[in-house]
Amino acid sequence: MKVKICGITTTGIASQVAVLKPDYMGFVFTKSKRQIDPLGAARIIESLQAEPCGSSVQYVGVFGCTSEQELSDVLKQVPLHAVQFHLPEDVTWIPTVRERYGVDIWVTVPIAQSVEHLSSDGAISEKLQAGALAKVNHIKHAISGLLLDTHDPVHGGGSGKSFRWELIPLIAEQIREMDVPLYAAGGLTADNVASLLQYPVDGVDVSSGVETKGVKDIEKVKQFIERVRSHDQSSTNLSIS
Ligand SMILES: O=C(O)c1ccccc1NCC(=O)[C@H](O)[C@H](O)COP(=O)(O)O
Repeated sequence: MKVKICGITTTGIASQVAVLKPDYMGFVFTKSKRQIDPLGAARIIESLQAEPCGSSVQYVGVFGCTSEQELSDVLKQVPLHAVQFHLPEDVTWIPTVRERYGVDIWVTVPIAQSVEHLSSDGAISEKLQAGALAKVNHIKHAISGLLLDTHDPVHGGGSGKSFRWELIPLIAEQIREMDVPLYAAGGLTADNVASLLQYPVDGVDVSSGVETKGVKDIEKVKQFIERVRSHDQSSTNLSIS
Protein backbone atom coordinates (compact mmCIF):
# COMPACT_ATOMS: atom_id res chain seq x y z
CA MET A 1 0.00 0.00 0.00
CA LYS A 2 1.46 3.36 -1.05
CA VAL A 3 1.47 6.31 1.36
CA LYS A 4 1.71 9.98 0.44
CA ILE A 5 2.29 12.66 3.06
CA CYS A 6 1.13 15.90 1.51
CA GLY A 7 1.73 19.56 2.28
CA ILE A 8 5.44 19.52 3.17
CA THR A 9 6.66 23.07 3.67
CA THR A 10 9.98 22.95 5.56
CA THR A 11 13.29 21.12 5.34
CA GLY A 12 13.05 20.19 9.02
CA ILE A 13 9.74 18.36 8.75
CA ALA A 14 10.67 16.87 5.36
CA SER A 15 13.77 15.36 6.87
CA GLN A 16 11.85 13.84 9.81
CA VAL A 17 9.13 12.50 7.49
CA ALA A 18 11.72 10.96 5.12
CA VAL A 19 13.07 8.80 7.97
CA LEU A 20 9.58 7.23 8.24
CA LYS A 21 9.82 6.15 4.59
CA PRO A 22 6.52 7.21 3.03
CA ASP A 23 6.37 6.39 -0.68
CA TYR A 24 5.62 10.00 -1.65
CA MET A 25 5.85 13.51 -0.27
CA GLY A 26 3.60 16.20 -1.72
CA PHE A 27 4.40 19.87 -2.29
CA VAL A 28 1.37 22.12 -2.81
CA PHE A 29 2.03 24.77 -5.48
CA THR A 30 -1.53 25.99 -5.70
CA LYS A 31 -3.15 28.51 -3.35
CA SER A 32 -3.35 26.90 0.08
CA LYS A 33 -2.20 27.41 3.62
CA ARG A 34 0.41 24.77 2.72
CA GLN A 35 1.51 26.48 -0.48
CA ILE A 36 5.23 26.44 -1.24
CA ASP A 37 7.07 28.18 -4.07
CA PRO A 38 9.17 26.22 -6.58
CA LEU A 39 12.45 27.45 -5.13
CA GLY A 40 11.44 26.36 -1.61
CA ALA A 41 10.46 22.89 -2.83
CA ALA A 42 13.67 22.54 -4.87
CA ARG A 43 15.73 23.41 -1.78
CA ILE A 44 13.93 20.83 0.34
CA ILE A 45 14.40 18.10 -2.29
CA GLU A 46 18.07 18.97 -2.68
CA SER A 47 18.66 18.71 1.05
CA LEU A 48 16.72 15.41 1.27
CA GLN A 49 18.65 13.88 -1.59
CA ALA A 50 21.82 14.36 0.45
CA GLU A 51 20.28 12.21 3.22
CA PRO A 52 20.16 8.37 3.17
CA CYS A 53 16.31 8.19 3.22
CA GLY A 54 15.74 11.05 0.79
CA SER A 55 16.44 9.06 -2.32
CA SER A 56 13.77 6.42 -1.64
CA VAL A 57 10.93 8.96 -1.52
CA GLN A 58 9.19 10.23 -4.64
CA TYR A 59 8.20 13.87 -4.86
CA VAL A 60 4.74 14.90 -6.07
CA GLY A 61 3.84 18.45 -7.09
CA VAL A 62 0.23 19.29 -6.24
CA PHE A 63 -1.73 21.76 -8.39
CA GLY A 64 -5.34 22.82 -8.71
CA CYS A 65 -6.90 22.99 -12.16
CA THR A 66 -3.67 23.83 -13.91
CA SER A 67 -2.22 24.57 -17.35
CA GLU A 68 0.68 23.31 -19.44
CA GLN A 69 2.44 26.63 -18.79
CA GLU A 70 2.13 26.46 -15.01
CA LEU A 71 3.36 22.85 -14.91
CA SER A 72 6.30 23.65 -17.22
CA ASP A 73 7.32 26.63 -15.08
CA VAL A 74 7.48 24.48 -11.95
CA LEU A 75 8.99 21.39 -13.60
CA LYS A 76 11.89 23.45 -14.95
CA GLN A 77 12.77 24.38 -11.37
CA VAL A 78 11.80 21.36 -9.26
CA PRO A 79 12.89 17.72 -9.86
CA LEU A 80 9.47 16.15 -9.28
CA HIS A 81 8.59 12.52 -9.98
CA ALA A 82 4.88 13.23 -10.42
CA VAL A 83 2.39 16.06 -10.82
CA GLN A 84 -1.13 15.86 -9.38
CA PHE A 85 -3.93 18.09 -10.61
CA HIS A 86 -7.62 18.44 -11.46
CA LEU A 87 -8.33 17.92 -15.14
CA PRO A 88 -8.97 21.07 -17.14
CA GLU A 89 -11.50 21.25 -19.97
CA ASP A 90 -8.88 20.59 -22.66
CA VAL A 91 -6.82 17.51 -21.76
CA THR A 92 -5.00 17.02 -25.07
CA TRP A 93 -1.72 18.62 -23.89
CA ILE A 94 -1.33 16.36 -20.84
CA PRO A 95 0.54 13.43 -22.50
CA THR A 96 3.09 15.94 -23.84
CA VAL A 97 3.97 17.11 -20.32
CA ARG A 98 4.55 13.52 -19.27
CA GLU A 99 6.88 12.89 -22.20
CA ARG A 100 8.72 16.21 -22.10
CA TYR A 101 9.50 16.16 -18.37
CA GLY A 102 9.44 12.42 -17.66
CA VAL A 103 6.92 12.86 -14.85
CA ASP A 104 4.03 10.71 -13.80
CA ILE A 105 0.59 12.29 -14.11
CA TRP A 106 -1.85 11.86 -11.22
CA VAL A 107 -5.39 13.07 -11.70
CA THR A 108 -7.47 14.26 -8.75
CA VAL A 109 -11.10 13.15 -8.98
CA PRO A 110 -13.07 15.36 -6.58
CA ILE A 111 -15.98 13.67 -4.86
CA ALA A 112 -18.53 16.18 -3.61
CA GLN A 113 -19.81 15.59 -0.11
CA SER A 114 -23.17 16.69 -1.47
CA VAL A 115 -23.45 13.52 -3.58
CA GLU A 116 -26.00 12.58 -0.90
CA HIS A 117 -28.54 14.50 -2.98
CA LEU A 118 -28.22 12.02 -5.82
CA SER A 119 -30.88 9.39 -5.52
CA SER A 120 -28.73 6.27 -5.81
CA ASP A 121 -25.22 4.98 -6.29
CA GLY A 122 -26.18 4.38 -9.91
CA ALA A 123 -26.89 8.09 -10.36
CA ILE A 124 -23.56 9.01 -8.75
CA SER A 125 -21.78 6.56 -10.98
CA GLU A 126 -23.41 8.05 -14.10
CA LYS A 127 -22.44 11.55 -13.02
CA LEU A 128 -18.81 10.54 -12.55
CA GLN A 129 -18.75 8.72 -15.86
CA ALA A 130 -20.07 11.78 -17.62
CA GLY A 131 -17.55 14.06 -15.87
CA ALA A 132 -14.03 13.45 -14.59
CA LEU A 133 -13.81 9.77 -15.51
CA ALA A 134 -14.84 10.42 -19.12
CA LYS A 135 -11.97 12.89 -19.48
CA VAL A 136 -9.57 10.48 -17.80
CA ASN A 137 -10.55 7.82 -20.29
CA HIS A 138 -9.38 10.01 -23.19
CA ILE A 139 -5.83 10.15 -21.87
CA LYS A 140 -5.69 6.98 -19.80
CA HIS A 141 -2.34 5.87 -21.26
CA ALA A 142 -0.69 9.01 -19.91
CA ILE A 143 -2.05 8.62 -16.37
CA SER A 144 -0.20 6.90 -13.53
CA GLY A 145 -2.62 7.51 -10.69
CA LEU A 146 -6.19 8.53 -9.89
CA LEU A 147 -6.69 10.24 -6.54
CA LEU A 148 -10.21 10.27 -5.13
CA ASP A 149 -10.38 13.29 -2.84
CA THR A 150 -13.16 15.19 -1.09
CA HIS A 151 -14.17 18.17 -3.17
CA ASP A 152 -13.04 21.41 -1.55
CA PRO A 153 -14.91 24.31 -3.19
CA VAL A 154 -12.34 26.88 -2.04
CA HIS A 155 -8.91 25.35 -2.63
CA GLY A 156 -9.58 22.05 -4.36
CA GLY A 157 -7.96 19.90 -1.69
CA GLY A 158 -6.63 19.61 1.83
CA SER A 159 -10.17 19.81 3.22
CA GLY A 160 -9.70 17.46 6.18
CA LYS A 161 -13.11 15.97 5.30
CA SER A 162 -13.97 12.46 4.12
CA PHE A 163 -16.23 11.51 1.23
CA ARG A 164 -18.49 8.45 1.20
CA TRP A 165 -16.00 5.59 1.00
CA GLU A 166 -18.81 3.18 -0.03
CA LEU A 167 -18.45 4.80 -3.47
CA ILE A 168 -14.91 3.46 -3.88
CA PRO A 169 -15.82 -0.05 -5.14
CA LEU A 170 -18.17 1.52 -7.69
CA ILE A 171 -15.44 3.79 -9.01
CA ALA A 172 -12.83 1.01 -8.87
CA GLU A 173 -15.11 -1.06 -11.08
CA GLN A 174 -15.55 1.82 -13.54
CA ILE A 175 -11.80 2.29 -13.96
CA ARG A 176 -10.81 -1.39 -13.86
CA GLU A 177 -10.10 -1.52 -17.57
CA MET A 178 -7.90 1.58 -17.38
CA ASP A 179 -5.50 -0.33 -15.15
CA VAL A 180 -4.49 2.83 -13.24
CA PRO A 181 -3.64 2.76 -9.50
CA LEU A 182 -6.39 4.22 -7.32
CA TYR A 183 -5.51 6.37 -4.31
CA ALA A 184 -7.85 7.83 -1.70
CA ALA A 185 -7.58 11.05 0.30
CA GLY A 186 -9.72 13.42 2.30
CA GLY A 187 -10.07 13.50 6.06
CA LEU A 188 -7.80 10.52 6.71
CA THR A 189 -6.16 10.09 10.12
CA ALA A 190 -4.24 7.35 11.92
CA ASP A 191 -7.54 6.44 13.61
CA ASN A 192 -9.67 5.96 10.49
CA VAL A 193 -7.17 4.80 7.86
CA ALA A 194 -7.58 1.10 8.73
CA SER A 195 -11.31 1.36 7.90
CA LEU A 196 -10.52 2.99 4.55
CA LEU A 197 -8.08 0.20 3.75
CA GLN A 198 -10.96 -2.28 3.63
CA TYR A 199 -11.84 -0.67 0.29
CA PRO A 200 -10.05 -1.49 -2.98
CA VAL A 201 -7.33 1.20 -3.09
CA ASP A 202 -3.65 1.06 -3.96
CA GLY A 203 -2.59 3.96 -1.78
CA VAL A 204 -3.62 6.65 0.70
CA ASP A 205 -2.84 10.33 0.94
CA VAL A 206 -3.04 12.58 3.99
CA SER A 207 -2.43 16.17 4.95
CA SER A 208 -4.66 17.76 7.66
CA GLY A 209 -4.95 14.52 9.64
CA VAL A 210 -1.22 14.47 10.42
CA GLU A 211 -1.15 18.08 11.59
CA THR A 212 -1.66 19.81 14.93
CA LYS A 213 -2.83 23.42 14.75
CA GLY A 214 -2.05 23.52 11.04
CA VAL A 215 1.54 22.27 11.34
CA LYS A 216 2.77 18.77 10.44
CA ASP A 217 3.06 16.72 13.63
CA ILE A 218 5.72 14.04 13.26
CA GLU A 219 4.10 11.77 15.89
CA LYS A 220 0.86 11.78 13.87
CA VAL A 221 2.77 11.11 10.66
CA LYS A 222 4.53 8.20 12.35
CA GLN A 223 1.28 6.71 13.65
CA PHE A 224 -0.38 7.11 10.26
CA ILE A 225 2.41 5.33 8.39
CA GLU A 226 2.61 2.61 11.06
CA ARG A 227 -1.13 1.88 10.75
CA VAL A 228 -0.84 1.54 6.96
CA ARG A 229 2.26 -0.67 7.21
CA SER A 230 0.65 -2.87 9.84
CA HIS A 231 -2.36 -3.29 7.55
CA ASP A 232 0.08 -4.34 4.79
CA GLN A 233 1.66 -6.81 7.18
CA SER A 234 -1.66 -8.38 8.22
CA SER A 235 -2.75 -8.69 4.56
CA THR A 236 0.52 -10.50 3.77
CA ASN A 237 0.05 -12.84 6.74
CA LEU A 238 -3.50 -13.64 5.63
CA SER A 239 -2.41 -14.45 2.10
CA ILE A 240 0.30 -16.92 3.20
CA SER A 241 -1.71 -18.65 5.97
O1 LIG B 1 -3.41 20.18 0.96
C1 LIG B 1 -3.76 21.28 0.50
O2 LIG B 1 -3.73 22.32 1.17
C2 LIG B 1 -4.26 21.38 -0.92
C3 LIG B 1 -4.72 22.59 -1.39
C4 LIG B 1 -5.17 22.69 -2.69
C5 LIG B 1 -5.20 21.59 -3.52
C6 LIG B 1 -4.75 20.37 -3.06
C7 LIG B 1 -4.28 20.24 -1.77
N1 LIG B 1 -3.88 19.01 -1.27
C8 LIG B 1 -3.95 17.85 -2.06
C9 LIG B 1 -3.69 16.57 -1.36
O3 LIG B 1 -3.21 15.67 -2.00
C10 LIG B 1 -4.14 16.36 0.07
O4 LIG B 1 -3.33 15.41 0.67
C11 LIG B 1 -5.57 15.82 0.00
O5 LIG B 1 -6.41 16.83 -0.48
C12 LIG B 1 -6.08 15.36 1.40
O6 LIG B 1 -6.08 16.42 2.27
P1 LIG B 1 -6.64 16.22 3.77
O7 LIG B 1 -8.11 16.02 3.70
O8 LIG B 1 -6.26 17.50 4.43
O9 LIG B 1 -5.93 15.04 4.36
